[in-house]
Amino acid sequence: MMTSIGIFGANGRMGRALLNVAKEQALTVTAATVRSGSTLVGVDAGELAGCGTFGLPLAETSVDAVRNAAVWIDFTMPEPMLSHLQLCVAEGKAMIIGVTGLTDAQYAEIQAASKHIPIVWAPNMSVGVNLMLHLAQTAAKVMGNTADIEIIEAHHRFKKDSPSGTAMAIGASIARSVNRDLNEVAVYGREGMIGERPQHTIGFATVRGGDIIGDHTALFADLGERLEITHKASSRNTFAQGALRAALWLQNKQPGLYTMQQVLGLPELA
Ligand SMILES: NC(=O)C1=CN([C@@H]2O[C@H](COP(=O)(O)OP(=O)(O)OC[C@H]3O[C@@H](n4cnc5c(N)ncnc54)[C@H](OP(=O)(O)O)[C@@H]3O)[C@@H](O)[C@H]2O)C=CC1
Ligand SMILES: O=C(O)C1=N[C@H](C(=O)O)C[C@H](O)C1
Repeated sequence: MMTSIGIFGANGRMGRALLNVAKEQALTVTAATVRSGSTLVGVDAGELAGCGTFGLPLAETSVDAVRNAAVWIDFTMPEPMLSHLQLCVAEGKAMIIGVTGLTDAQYAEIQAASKHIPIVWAPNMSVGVNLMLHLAQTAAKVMGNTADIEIIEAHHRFKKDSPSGTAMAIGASIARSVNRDLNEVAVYGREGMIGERPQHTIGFATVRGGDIIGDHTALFADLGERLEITHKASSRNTFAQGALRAALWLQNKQPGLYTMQQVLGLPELA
């Protein structure tokens, strides 16, 4: 049976991309919500997303709205996402969460909720980035003891969190594969007379500008050579396709916290 999909934050950049891709793929979106008091309540979801009429009026997020879909997708912000999570737990609904910029405590709330409902959380739902996590681990195992490791990310001017969730995931994957604790070795930006680069650090650099959708590079710089592994998203639809694929994959799963590696059938990361 076709999964019924709900979209929280339908008016966001990702919310609208999800509606467009769901329409292209003829998936069944049975609910789409906007924040309480929004003037968009009652507007047709397809009209909002610029992809024709869906026959689905946007609703305020509420327990009644949540009952109208089996799997909910959330690309909002950390605080609203956590209140959506509580609604999904209360109603026994599965959830795909793409929100980044979470604190450890907020991530722990997702972990706790996954004891009751099936959840996929991933900071990046594209195939390429999830493959890149493996490539970066391989490069780190081969070059990581002598090369300097830097992670560079670029996003649009509207992005609120930094470094991106993807950059943090790349850093964490690399750190695990070279047995370093990211909390101890991460360096976030540099300024002034800071001296030579300590060898085992992992540096993060953030660029923000215009409408850049999402670029990530893992740089392994040694003396005499350097390796760069780069992913560039050219459309938000790539993230939306991943999230919708995850929603179909998650239907009928047992409660638990699942990864995009599992959704995509890739080996689990080290
Ligand atoms: N995992 C992945 O593959 C990807 C993750 N992301 C992440 O997804 C998140 C959203 O990104 P993006 O779509 O660009 O962001 P937008 O700002 O475009 O959308 C955010 C959505 O959240 C809603 N929202 C914000 N605050 C509240 C609130 N307090 N209560 C209710 N609703 C609220 C907004 O509603 P309103 O329109 O009314 O303001 C909007 O619909 C970010 O964390 C981003 O990093 C993004 C792309 C890919
Ligand atoms: O905010 C965005 O736009 C994106 N956020 C995600 C992140 O923080 O890694 C993923 C993607 O790069 C787009």
